[in-house]
Parts: sequence; C-alpha cells; structure tokens
Amino acid sequence: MDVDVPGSVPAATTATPSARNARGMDILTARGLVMTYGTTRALDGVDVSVRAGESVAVMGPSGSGKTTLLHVLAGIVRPTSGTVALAGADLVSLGDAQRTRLRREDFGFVFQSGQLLSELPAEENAALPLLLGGQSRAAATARARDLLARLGLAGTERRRPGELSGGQAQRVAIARALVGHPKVVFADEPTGALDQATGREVLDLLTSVARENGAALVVVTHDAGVARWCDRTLAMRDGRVVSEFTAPAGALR
Ligand SMILES: Nc1ncnc2c1ncn2[C@@H]1O[C@H](COP(=O)(O)OP(=O)(O)OP(=O)(O)O)[C@@H](O)[C@H]1O
Repeated sequence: MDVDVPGSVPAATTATPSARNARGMDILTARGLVMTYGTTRALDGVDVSVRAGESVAVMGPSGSGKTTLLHVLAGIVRPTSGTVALAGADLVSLGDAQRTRLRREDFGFVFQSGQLLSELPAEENAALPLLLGGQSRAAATARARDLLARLGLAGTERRRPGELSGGQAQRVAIARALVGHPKVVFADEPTGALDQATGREVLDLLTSVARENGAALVVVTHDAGVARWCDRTLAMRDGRVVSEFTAPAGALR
C-alpha cells in the first residue's frame, strides 16, 4: 500500500530540538544502517532515534524495509553496516549471548499472531518472561494479572489461547511483551490478523499501556490511523525513511 501520513514533511525539517526532547532522552539510536541481501538493499542508509517512553510507528509499502529495520533495531539481525546503540551501548558489536540477554531483559516483542503457548492459561503466557527469568510464580502471575486487567482481560486469566478471540490473544501477547518492564517494545504488524475495529482497539491499548509502563514502542503497521496513537510516524520507501510526522504536543492520545 501507499503511505498516507497526514501532514507529513521531510524528516530533516521536523525533528526540532524542543520536539525531540519532549518525552525524554534518546534510548535507542541507529546511524547509517545499511542491510543488503545479495543485490537488494533492504536498508539504504537509515538514521533513527527513539526517545525513552516514545511511541514510533513505521509505515511504508511492502518491501520498503520496515521489518528489516525492526529486526536490526531489536538486535535480531546484524546490519551490513551502521550502528545501533541502546542507552549508549553498541548492540552490533555485542556477542550473541550478550545480545540475547539484552533482548530478553530490555526488549519486549509482539508479532502478528501465533505467539502464545496453547497449553498455558493466559496469565502464565503473559508471565512467561518473568517465570523464565527465575521470578516466583506468585509474583510473576500477580504482575501478569495486573497487566491483563489493564488490557481489559480481567476474568479471562485462566483461559487457554484456544478459548480467546484473536483480539484477546493479542492483548495477552501485549501483556507478555510488557511484563518484564522492557525499555523498548517492538511490534511487527501486531493487528495484521485482526479486523479493522478490533485492530484499532488493540493498537490503542498497546500504545497507551506501553506509555503507562514507561516503555518506548516501535510498531510496524499498515494502519494509517496509527498516527492518532503514536508520538511519531516514520514513512519508509526503498530502504530509506522518506518522511516523518510528529504528533502535535498535547494531542489527545
Ligand atoms: N532474509 C532475507 N533474504 C533476502 N531478502 C530479504 C530478506 N529479508 C528481507 N528481504 C528483502 O528486503 C526487502 C525489505 O524487506 P522487508 O521485509 O523489510 O520489507 P517490509 O517493508 O517489512 O515489507 P512487508 O510490508 O511486505 O512486510 C525486500 O525486498 C525483501 O524481499
């Protein structure tokens, strides 16, 4: 699809110092990202900064490099060249074990669908990162239940994924992404498998609950209405960020 970002203007003219400092310090900074697959330049010189607690939507046509950018920012793949730093620490040069630990402790992930374990009830699915990290079952499920309630799922904590609607299952996945107090949540088409109304409800919850929990959010989406909930929207084309829209300060979000 084509990007339709209302009022979008070239990136270089939007990021004024006052707007950039509105929410906090840069937590994630990428410079000069290039990613080539054979002759394809999936990323062709991308600079991106994400501030602590900020929500950033990434939009663009199919093949423009959105998922590649998300994976490089999250340390899932190494770029061909360029740097990614989390709170000043260079992700690209870390060893695999350190990058895995950092991903587990500092990042949360929400994918399109199919990420819950079918045999576990909602609260254990949501608590999983804490349980795997060695937290007590009581503390982990208490935190998970709090988040599930905030996401409108009070009363469904003991249901297994097969007993939840698609929108409810994605809300459990959001709880799981946030349960460990990550610095950044990455979401790749988190509403792609949902109808538009349910998808918008889930996006609204994802952005507001991430904000409440102090997590920055980077979300790849085809829903042009996402600018309504995110602080900033980046539009990509041919491996580059071609425009950027910053929501006005004080916008109702
Ligand atoms: N592992 C890979 N091997 C080879 N080429 C790849 C690989 N991953 C991505 N590409 C190519 O890089 C380009 C960008 O892909 P990417 O998945 O990042 O785009 P996208 O904007 O997320 O697309 P979509 O909206 O369709 O998911 C495409 O041309 C794609 O074919």
